[in-house]
Amino acid sequence: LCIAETCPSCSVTVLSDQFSPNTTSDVAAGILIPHTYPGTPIHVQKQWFKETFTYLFAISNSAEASEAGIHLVSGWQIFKNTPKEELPFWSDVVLGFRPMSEAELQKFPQHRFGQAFTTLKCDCPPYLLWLEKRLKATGVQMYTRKVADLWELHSEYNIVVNCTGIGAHQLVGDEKLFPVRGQVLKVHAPWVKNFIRDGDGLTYIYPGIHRVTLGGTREKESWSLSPDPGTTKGIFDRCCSLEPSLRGAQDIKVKVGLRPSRQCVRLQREVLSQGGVKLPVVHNYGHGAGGFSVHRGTAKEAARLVGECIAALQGSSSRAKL
Ligand SMILES: Cc1cc2nc3c(=O)[nH]c(=O)nc-3n(C[C@H](O)[C@H](O)[C@H](O)COP(=O)(O)OP(=O)(O)OC[C@H]3O[C@@H](n4cnc5c(N)ncnc54)[C@H](O)[C@@H]3O)c2cc1C
Ligand SMILES: O=C([O-])CC(=O)C(=O)O
Repeated sequence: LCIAETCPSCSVTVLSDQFSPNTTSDVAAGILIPHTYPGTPIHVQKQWFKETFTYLFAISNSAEASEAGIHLVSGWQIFKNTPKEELPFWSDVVLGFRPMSEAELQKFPQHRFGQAFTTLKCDCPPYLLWLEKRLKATGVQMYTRKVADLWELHSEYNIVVNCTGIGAHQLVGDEKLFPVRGQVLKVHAPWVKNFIRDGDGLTYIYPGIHRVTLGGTREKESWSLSPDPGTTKGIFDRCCSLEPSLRGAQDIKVKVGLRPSRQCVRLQREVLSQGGVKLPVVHNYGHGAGGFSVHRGTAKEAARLVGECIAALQGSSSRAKL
């Protein structure tokens, strides 16, 4: 979408073996709280987050908000021990960030410190459908197709953008990319209005427009997409200990996704070449546990790299004519 918006003369085609609701992005809780990528400078991560927050904040403040599944949500991140870094790098991007008061902390007798703030939440399946609708409205073609090798696209397209998430492990053989399995529950509990996240990242409660997401797990190198019943019970019990009213939650659905994890997002140009024929590629994958939080910022950078590829192609075709 970002490419179509920034380069209206490009003809864009989306190829994917799965579309919503069958992607990792459909499983995500969709909360805008960044996860740190150890291999990327903090100022870059902050810019990606800020661009994403600003973009979604405008949607949340428009008539499209409910269809796009984007809304503001207030709540607490709580810690059993005071964290080393009391002010995370994103504290001045979210709204109204402040330490929790002693009175607020009484809600969480096991926790000694907390941060209160308002952030954005995407209800992921509606948001993905809304993005698809906007893609189609800008004339983008969408086809179901599994790509076995990026090179197979060289005769059909001038530039390839690789946004395959965990699929890049097989597609481009990226050994630095690994799955971090996450299981979540999507429940009906419309009385829960505030988010609660344990700072250890294992237990969270995120109210969306229709369902509340309860999490979670982080299982490094596990490729299993099957829900585990013992884990479901564990997640439910942990969430109920933070928000006892969840004992009354109904219609519990279990989802599993594989976070496409890496030391840093691979946001990079590469030129593939065979027998003198070249295919420019822009990679944009490896967003790990924080793909929603930075998606617009990384998409903008990928679109800028596509612009560089176009300029290089135009340069080489005018040199060829000379
Ligand atoms: C349980 C859980 C909770 C999460 N919660 C949050 C959260 O609250 N906030 C947040 O910011 N992030 C969250 N995340 C992280 C977020 O879900 C990911 O970072 C993000 O979804 C990655 O998006 P993606 O588009 O790169 O990958 P995907 O959504 O997996 O999309 C990749 C697409 O590429 C296609 N594809 C792959 N290989 C091929 C191929 N060879 N040929 C054709 N098509 C291919 C796939 O079919 C798919 O459509 C969570 C993740 C999980 C698992
Ligand atoms: O950590 C969170 O709060 C939610 C999330 O991004 C994940 O489970 O990957």
